[in-house]
Amino acid sequence: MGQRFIPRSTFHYDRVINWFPGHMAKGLRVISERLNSVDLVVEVRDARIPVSSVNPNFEKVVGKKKRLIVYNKADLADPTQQQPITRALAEHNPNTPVLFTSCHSHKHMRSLLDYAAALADPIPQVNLMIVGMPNVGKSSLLNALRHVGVNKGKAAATGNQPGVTRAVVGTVKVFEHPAIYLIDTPGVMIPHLSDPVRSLRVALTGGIRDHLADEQVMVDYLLYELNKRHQYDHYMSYYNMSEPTNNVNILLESAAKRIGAMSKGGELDLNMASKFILKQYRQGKMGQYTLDDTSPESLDTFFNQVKTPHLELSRRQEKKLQKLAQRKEERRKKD
Ligand SMILES: Nc1nc2c(ncn2[C@@H]2O[C@H](COP(=O)(O)OP(=O)(O)OP(=O)(O)O)[C@@H](O)[C@H]2O)c(=O)[nH]1
Repeated sequence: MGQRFIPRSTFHYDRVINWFPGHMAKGLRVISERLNSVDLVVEVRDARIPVSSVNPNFEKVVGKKKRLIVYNKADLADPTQQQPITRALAEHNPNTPVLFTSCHSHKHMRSLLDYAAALADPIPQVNLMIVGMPNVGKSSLLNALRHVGVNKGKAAATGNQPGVTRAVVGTVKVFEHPAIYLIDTPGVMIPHLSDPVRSLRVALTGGIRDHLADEQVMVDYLLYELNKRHQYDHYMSYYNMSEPTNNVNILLESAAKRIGAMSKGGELDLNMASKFILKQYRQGKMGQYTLDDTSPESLDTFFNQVKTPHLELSRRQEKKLQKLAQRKEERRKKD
């Protein structure tokens, strides 16, 4: 390497990627209607984005119900970040236990079943409802619990794109003694994500359909995150690069050459290269990372905010507030 490489210190992105199709609004309504027959809500979040995968709307809808928070896809996240998250949640939601899981772990599925089974005394049957943002692994969790609990095959469709489950499906038995039943529900996105980088994190981890977010921008953001952690070795060796880069085009061109991604005209196909890199990242082949800031101050600020209605503002209300703040600032400058 020639000169010492300096990673970018910030990532600029001002586009907000919003995705809230009709089936999500309906899903939220049906979740609320069926809550009465549920003993425990299993709220699934993505361990790679422990903050960005929190949907404040669930707080409103299932907040009063007995709840277990499951940070799934823990096999793809940085394990050292589990402790600060658990600590912050113990402070802000002291009555809500937290589990970190991977659907591929028999042991993790057992722990979840054990937790639910313990609720069976004094009730004879335990009804669980899985809720969460799109693509966090709700249907995979249902299938894995059923496999471990009653040794039966897939009951719910899963997919590597969000929005596979589009309606609340029937009840599925996942354990015999005591009887534990589970209801899967469609992933529900936040109607308006006001922080552009947060929306990019949700998209990068697969929570927003890829065609709605620009794939090359997602790779650029991933590159920024990797460089920030000085994790260049994997991409440099995998894509035959002699030095790290802050330039996403250099990474994409190297990747396109490495995988032979060419368009019909013989040019490097950077879109195909982007898709390939995103797939590698999402499969954990580029390492385990937690993308949200998990410093105690940041977690504290976030979990305090979730309790206030501010995060649930509509886009119109938010614009109005922004205008008011702008006017106030202009007046302040004039004075
Ligand atoms: N590595 C890893 N991948 C997982 C895990 N759980 C789910 N996945 C993958 O994540 C993708 C999404 O899983 P789904 O179960 O369809 O997610 P969902 O939350 O039901 O998605 P929606 O239909 O959008 O609500 C699939 O490709 C799964 O194989 C996990 O614990 N670890």
